[in-house]
Amino acid sequence: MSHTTRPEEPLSDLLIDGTWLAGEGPPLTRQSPADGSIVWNGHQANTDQAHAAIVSATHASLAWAARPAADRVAIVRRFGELLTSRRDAFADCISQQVGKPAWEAATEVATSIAKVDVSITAMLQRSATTRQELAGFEAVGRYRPLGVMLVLGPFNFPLHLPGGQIIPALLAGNTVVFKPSELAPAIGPMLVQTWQAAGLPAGVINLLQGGADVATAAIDHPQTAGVLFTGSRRVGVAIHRQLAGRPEVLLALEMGGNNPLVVADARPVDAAIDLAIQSAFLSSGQRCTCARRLIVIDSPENRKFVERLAAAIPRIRCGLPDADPPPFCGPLVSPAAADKVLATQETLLRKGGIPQVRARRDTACQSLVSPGLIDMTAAAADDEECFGPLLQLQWVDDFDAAILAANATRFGLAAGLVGGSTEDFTRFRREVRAGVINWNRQTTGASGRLAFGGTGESGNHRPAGYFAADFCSDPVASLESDRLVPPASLLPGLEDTQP
Ligand SMILES: NC(=O)C1=CN([C@@H]2O[C@H](COP(=O)(O)OP(=O)(O)OC[C@H]3O[C@@H](n4cnc5c(N)ncnc54)[C@H](O)[C@@H]3O)[C@@H](O)[C@H]2O)C=CC1
Ligand SMILES: O=C(O)CCC(=O)N[C@@H](CCC(=O)O)C(=O)O
Repeated sequence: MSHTTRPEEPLSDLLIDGTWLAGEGPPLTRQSPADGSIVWNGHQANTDQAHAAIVSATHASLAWAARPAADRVAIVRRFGELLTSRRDAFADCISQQVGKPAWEAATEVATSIAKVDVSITAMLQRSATTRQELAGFEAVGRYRPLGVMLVLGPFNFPLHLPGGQIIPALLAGNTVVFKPSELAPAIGPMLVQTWQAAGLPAGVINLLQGGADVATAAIDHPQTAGVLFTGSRRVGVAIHRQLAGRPEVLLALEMGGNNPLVVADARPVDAAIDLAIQSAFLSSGQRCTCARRLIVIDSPENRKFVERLAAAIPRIRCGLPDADPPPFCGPLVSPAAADKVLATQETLLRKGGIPQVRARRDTACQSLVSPGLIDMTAAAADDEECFGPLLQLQWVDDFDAAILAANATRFGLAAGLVGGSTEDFTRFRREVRAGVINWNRQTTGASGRLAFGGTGESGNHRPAGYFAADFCSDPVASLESDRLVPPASLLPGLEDTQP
């Protein structure tokens, strides 16, 4: 049975104050990473339109914030129902825009639907009003929205990751301006149209299209109260610089990683191979949580594991998103992204890396690159995120060396330990610097029921996931009494102030 209900066609590129408009900036065209066909043809917003979106969200702010929380929850729940009824259309769109295999695009939609309940629970738990009786007063802690939240989405989870910020922002009573990645523009109209259909009033959600210029124009607007960014370290730093001197603007940066997967003991070997593949090559390596460095403690068993992993990697099925049988790895987001991965591989080899399995470009699809494994033990690796299916192997002598190697990064998003004792894992989670630290579990596929964010250069201490509720509202502390009571005694020096 198909779950598809196609939403009506969007009227145009942008949604500002409830009206669909054509973008008045440069053209924005998107080609399918699978076959180069045009999968979006429109225009970016210009600066005036970027500002108009913020102004529209500002005007809608007071009324939306004043609505009872139950109203906002009801609209969010309705959004979840509509997303469910449109799940196939959303999955098709994700797959078409970014090249995700059909099965994986469907899992992204399922996670996005699950985000609704998780976000409601998180808001109720993390932003609940608190009351304490003090002498003659009540101490009340309440939360209030910030105002206009600008959500800048990445390409790799074009629905789920912006959704993980938009839903908590709206629940808390903020209004939103959403700019999807320019590599996945078609998600934007589908998503905001679904919000409209769920009953969101005009101006509460607005849509911009475009890249850096549109984002910087919207960030610049004085009414922008928060910028919720998911993307690369380079761009996150640029936004941080742009906001220098505006500490009142909330900035949540969810950025990249150079994530270690440490193998202490790869037994059972089949499980360890599957865990390593799912850590490094899920989404063709295009997850911020993907393991980039496989740090293996030298032992005869672990040598067998690496041999078998190297034999398994070329057998990973790679192919076009809707191929039958389905591929594990689909195309990268663009031929340029594939170029970057292959160029990184060349750099690693020049630096002394020894290929165990070479990543190779598909002869028919320019964006499709098969996974690679390079032994960097005797080479000097750069501490850079390679956003694709390339895993760097490093042999170490013992657990101490493994922890040192794991921490040899300025990033700190995800880390994993395979095997080892409870004491080993206790030490690992205490000493390894990362925000997501797993044991005998792949580094990818973080739980939405936990905080999701990185330390070091992966973030700015504003984790998303379950904790996204925290950056969507400000606490307000009130000492309250419904009666004005004369003082029981006067402080020294005030004796003559009473009539
Ligand atoms: N920590 C996390 O939760 C996650 C991090 N990522 C990271 O995202 C990256 C991949 O996503 P991409 O879309 O390639 O990231 P990106 O940094 O290229 O773009 C992200 C967004 O920023 C916008 N942007 C580009 N230049 C800008 C500027 N100067 N000012 C403001 N906004 C600008 C883009 O248009 C896009 O909407 C990887 O580094 C990955 O690790 C991806 C998913 C999750
Ligand atoms: O917010 C959540 O629900 C949890 C975060 C999450 O879904 N993370 C995914 C994708 C993030 C990425 O790597 O791009 C994951 O851990 O695989």
